[in-house]
Amino acid sequence: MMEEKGRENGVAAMKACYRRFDPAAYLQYNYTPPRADFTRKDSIVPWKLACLHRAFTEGDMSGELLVDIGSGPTLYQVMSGCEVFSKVLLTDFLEVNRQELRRWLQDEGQCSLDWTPYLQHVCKLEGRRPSAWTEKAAKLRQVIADILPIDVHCSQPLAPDALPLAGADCLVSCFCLESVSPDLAAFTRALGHIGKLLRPGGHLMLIGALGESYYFAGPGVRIPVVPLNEAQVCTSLKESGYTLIRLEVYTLTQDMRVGVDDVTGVFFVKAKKD
Ligand SMILES: C[S@@+](CC[C@H](N)C(=O)[O-])C[C@H]1O[C@@H](n2cnc3c(N)ncnc32)[C@H](O)[C@@H]1O
Ligand SMILES: O=S(=O)(c1ccc2c(c1)CN[C@@H](CF)C2)N1CCSCC1
Repeated sequence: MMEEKGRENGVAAMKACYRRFDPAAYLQYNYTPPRADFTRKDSIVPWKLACLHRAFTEGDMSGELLVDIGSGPTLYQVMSGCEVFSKVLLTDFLEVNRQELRRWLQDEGQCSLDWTPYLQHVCKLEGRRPSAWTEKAAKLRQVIADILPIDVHCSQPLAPDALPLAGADCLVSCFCLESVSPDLAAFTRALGHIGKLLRPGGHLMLIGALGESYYFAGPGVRIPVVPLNEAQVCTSLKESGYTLIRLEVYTLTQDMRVGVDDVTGVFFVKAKKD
């Protein structure tokens, strides 16, 4: 009983931190130069987009439904997957993030970030001319079927009727689980919860922070993060019923340590649900 109470308090404290999450600031801190610098080969953006492109296009994917867990206000994570899956669901805990995504989806303007450079870069990875970014944006708007509320700390993170009975064919989740969990045990439980949304044999693409203990999601909005290392990620995946296919790691260069967090590296995982 006491242990359960402790778990609930830890999760509740994390949820309280997210009440002040500022989507525009978050995008500014993480998705503009120097972190998002397409002119530099060693920048983290080309690395991450290349990991996603390769993982989605290496020929082992099947099915129709891709679900992005904890989308936040970002879209880069589904720019390759939208060419492989006919239906994409975006999800987030906060309405402010779901609103940001809806604004882009409805092409109403007033988006907090211009995703064009990301769309152009993914087109380049696909061997298309960068000007095809408008077609990719249209494709993305065509396949995104909904933007849903989610809570990865619930044993059933989505509404009961959100997915087909068989589950999703593929999940992607970036910088979510470690950023919303009070400790490693909660991170591992959340990994298990989202695994129940995935059909057996389905793929999980997981991107996350290594060695990060906090990040800022707005001026003075400091959010604690579970500091992870590669071994812990691999153990949590195994404990949650996944088989690791590939783990890649990017070590942030000094100039990318810009004070908005204390992340030291980023991991990319491709795994399969047992
Ligand atoms: C660090 S942001 C990651 C955003 C985006 N995926 C990216 O790649 O930058 C973490 C996201 O998790 C969401 N979140 C917070 N608590 C959550 C929960 N209990 N379940 C699911 N998502 C949650 C936040 O609203 C936020 O959008
Ligand atoms: O890897 S990033 O530098 C990045 C992107 C997002 C985040 C972090 C790092 C670290 N703190 C996380 C807090 F949850 C959020 N990157 C930013 C540019 S586009 C590719 C991803």
